[in-house]
Amino acid sequence: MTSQQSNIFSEMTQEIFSCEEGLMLESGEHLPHFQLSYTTQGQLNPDQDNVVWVLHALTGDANAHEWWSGLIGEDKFFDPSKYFIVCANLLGSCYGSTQPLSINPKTGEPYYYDFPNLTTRDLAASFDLLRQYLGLGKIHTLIGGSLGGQVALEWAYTLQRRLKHAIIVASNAKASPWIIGFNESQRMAIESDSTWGQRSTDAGKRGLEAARAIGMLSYRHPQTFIHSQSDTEEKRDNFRISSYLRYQGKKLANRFNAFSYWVLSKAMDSHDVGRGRGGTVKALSQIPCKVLAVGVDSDVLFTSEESRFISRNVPNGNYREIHSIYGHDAFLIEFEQLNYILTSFFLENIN
Ligand SMILES: CC(=O)SCCNC(=O)CCNC(=O)[C@H](O)C(C)(C)COP(=O)(O)OP(=O)(O)OC[C@H]1O[C@@H](n2cnc3c(N)ncnc32)[C@H](O)[C@@H]1OP(=O)(O)O
Ligand SMILES: N[C@@H](CCO)C(=O)O
Repeated sequence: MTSQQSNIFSEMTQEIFSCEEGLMLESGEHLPHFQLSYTTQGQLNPDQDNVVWVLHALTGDANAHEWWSGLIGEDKFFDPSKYFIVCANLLGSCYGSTQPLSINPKTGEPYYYDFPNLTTRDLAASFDLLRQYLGLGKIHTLIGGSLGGQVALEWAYTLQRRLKHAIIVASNAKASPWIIGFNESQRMAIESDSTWGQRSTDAGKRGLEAARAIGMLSYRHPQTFIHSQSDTEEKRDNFRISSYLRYQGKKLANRFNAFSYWVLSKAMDSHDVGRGRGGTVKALSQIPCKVLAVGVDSDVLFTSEESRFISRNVPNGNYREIHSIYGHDAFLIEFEQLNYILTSFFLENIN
């Protein structure tokens, strides 16, 4: 392949999908109009059977080749010279898609607190409208971690035989009380901010910093911080972990907003692939594609048992495990293990 050809293949486009018809939400509310920002990389092949759709996590965006750089890109496992790679920013997120700071067409003002509650099923439905807009009749692989894995599983249920593989990383089929509890405590932190309730872009920003600090503890493991944030024995105050969490809080609050955080954490809580479908086990049994559930042995948020549960209850289930001190965020770090797991899964499932 010439360098010119490889440039064509690796060209990444940033696009906006504008959905005038809007979306009927699980709550019964109708979102009148919405947009999704998305990226594509690579080319759709003549058989249209090389689509890989990547779904991001809570604070992610549509640039999967950045935050999953170890898996996506030239000479990586999902190489745009082989695949047509799509990644869209979740509805409610602040990286180009319709979100609480977007203008409410009914009022001409930002939605703020009036933005509707979304479920993972709504998020999957919004992506399916983009799939249809792109004219993609089938998808080779869905891959997503954490919240992205929850939405991928919902979408695998509705895609049915349009989908060949679903790779669900550090995620679950139904939100546990433990996860909901962590999200509720983070929303309490946002609510404790005296600016929360104001109709302004930065409302709840300090509270979001505290929420992120709580979140970071759930995304890691005690060993993570023993390894990276231990102090000398003389220290009696101002510990490294304290400044790390405060730093991470400010880092997120400067790139995200409390409204999107609130909406997406509520979507995580809502997740149950079995709701209205006879329960979680029944719904999983009705997902026909090949499913690879990847757990992390040190994940205290989305436990490895929740990934095993998925693999045990879908008809074509496989389980693999990442061994890491990084806990839940290992899905964003342990690229060597992820590449090995993906390689062995696809070798065993060539057809
Ligand atoms: C828009 C998006 O794409 S986001 C998509 C979803 N991705 C994310 O949430 C972020 C993905 N990345 C991460 O979560 C992390 O960077 C990981 C998991 C990949 C790597 O974790 P770590 O190796 O611990 O790095 P982590 O980013 O947590 O911390 C390092 C940062 O903390 C700082 N830091 C480390 N220790 C301390 C401390 N004691 N006090 C203050 N700051 C500290 C470092 O200087 C570094 O700062 P920088 O980010 O400005 O370079
Ligand atoms: N740390 C990642 C994963 C959270 O589930 C994020 O902030 O999106």
